[in-house]
Amino acid sequence: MFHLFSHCWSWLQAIQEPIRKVTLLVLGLDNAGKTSVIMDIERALGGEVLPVGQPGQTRLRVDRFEVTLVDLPGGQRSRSAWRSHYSAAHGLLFVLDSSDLARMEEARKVLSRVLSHPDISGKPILL
Ligand SMILES: Nc1nc2c(ncn2[C@@H]2O[C@H](COP(=O)(O)OP(=O)(O)OP(=O)(O)O)[C@@H](O)[C@H]2O)c(=O)[nH]1
Ligand SMILES: [Mg+2]
Repeated sequence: MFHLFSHCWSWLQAIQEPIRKVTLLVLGLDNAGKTSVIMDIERALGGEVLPVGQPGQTRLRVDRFEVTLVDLPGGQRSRSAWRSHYSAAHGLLFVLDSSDLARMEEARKVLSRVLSHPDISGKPILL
């Protein structure tokens, strides 16, 4: 009986927790597959996709989190705009095309530059 009350109490506490907003940047070279990965996530989590916010953003409800995925274009000229999103981000998804060996060094340099930025330092990254 104690366990039942204890579980109920934990559950009640959980549903009273506020929804936490999390912003994840989706970065990587042009043609790496960023937009495709986001579309795959949307397909896999169809029921959790929320109405679209701004262009290039996907909003998902995952447990007690409202997750915004920000799809940033990866072309060379677009990369300088990435840093304006760093401070608002809680984490990064860096998409790497593992079959594109010719661009592996370029991807390494780009990732290294991203990780050296002070607004990214210490934040979680999924490669
Ligand atoms: N074979 C294969 N092709 C893929 C895969 N993922 C993406 N593509 C193709 O690669 C191309 C580029 O994919 P995108 O998802 O548009 O790449 P992106 O990283 O968003 O590119 P930018 O928006 O230009 O920075 C598209 O033609 C996709 O169909 C994959 O897993 N396998
Ligand atoms: Mg794209």
